Amino acid sequence: MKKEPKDTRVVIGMSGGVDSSVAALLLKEQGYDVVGIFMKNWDETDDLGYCTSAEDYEDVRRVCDQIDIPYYSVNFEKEYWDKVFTYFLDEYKNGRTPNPDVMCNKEIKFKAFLEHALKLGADYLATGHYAQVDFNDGEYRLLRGADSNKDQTYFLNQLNQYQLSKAMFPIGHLQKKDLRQIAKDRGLATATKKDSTGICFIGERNFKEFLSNYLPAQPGEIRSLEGEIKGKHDGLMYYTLGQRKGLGIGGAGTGEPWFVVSKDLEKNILYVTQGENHPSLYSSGLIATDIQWVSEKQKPSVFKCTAKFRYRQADQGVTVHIEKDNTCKVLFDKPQKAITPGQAVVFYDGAVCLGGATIDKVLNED
Ligand SMILES: Nc1ncnc2c1ncn2[C@@H]1O[C@H](COP(=O)(O)OP(=O)(O)OP(=O)(O)O)[C@@H](O)[C@H]1O
Repeated sequence: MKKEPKDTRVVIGMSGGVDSSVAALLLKEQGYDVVGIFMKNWDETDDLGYCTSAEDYEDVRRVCDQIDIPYYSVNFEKEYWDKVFTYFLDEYKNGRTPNPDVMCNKEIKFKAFLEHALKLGADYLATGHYAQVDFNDGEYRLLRGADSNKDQTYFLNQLNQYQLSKAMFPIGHLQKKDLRQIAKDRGLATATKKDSTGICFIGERNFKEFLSNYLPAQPGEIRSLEGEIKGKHDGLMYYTLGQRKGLGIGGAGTGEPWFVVSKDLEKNILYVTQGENHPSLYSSGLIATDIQWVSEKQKPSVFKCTAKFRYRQADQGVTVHIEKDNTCKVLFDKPQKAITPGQAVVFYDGAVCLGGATIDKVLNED
């Protein structure tokens, strides 16, 4: 039997941002037994004063006092280091571009943090993500947030049935501007706080400088696809496929800008090509590993759906071929630009997020 809200304990992950503040407020107004918890995932003493964790916790405290819910902080630095940061560095070491937010949701927020919440007697774990969950035909579904510009299902693509059965997304039905208005109307301390940007543990600081503290940089040559030396790179890990800025190569040739097209890890060469629509920047498909489907029902071995290869990209038509070993081949309806190994490919059927996988290889087949 379904419990009344007042008998239902919901732990809400409070980041000190406006989204989780309003999520907590809405849960409280719906009559739930709400507990706010702030996670500390990064050791600030390592840092040069960039991390805003202390200020964020102060905002959590102020909002929880305003809406009258208990709150406290928990430390997951070790788990975060082991599961997210180690993966992050390993991927860069391998010349790939990781997605720590996807890993954080899978291993920290909806694993370590969820377990912690359940130990505290929680029935559900809520977050301020722009996503929705429903129960349909015997299974939980992950649905896009109503605000298409803010939808965060891309980052939640690895959640399974169990995790979704415990998840609540109280702001998933809202538009961001309406959420801000609610926060202002209620005078929440975080109502006008700026949205956080970038990777959380890097924040506003210089990415190159940050990474160089952890991985030795190995400078090398930049070459055109024809093999001509075009310049020097500072270390392959600093460059992402499709990148234009920061190459330090002038126009020359056709006068058009240069773009990163591939990396040769063994020879430590960064390959570039000229012109933003150069065919070598495009691919016809990809191979992805570590597939996690939201539904546990058997999928056909070949099917059509849409996919995103990066956050906020418009949906693209694809055909998925499920292969052995949790791998799939994804063929694009139209060639796609700058597909990046290490990033997530996330699959959709209309508003429903079907799941996702990690891009492993880029294909160029006719
Ligand atoms: N340090 C944290 N402690 C607890 N929960 C967190 C923390 N960071 C993020 N979360 C949870 O994950 C959700 C999504 O995190 P994200 O970093 O994408 O924040 P956001 O979309 O900017 O939201 P917010 O405005 O709440 O910061 C947050 O709304 C919050 O519920």
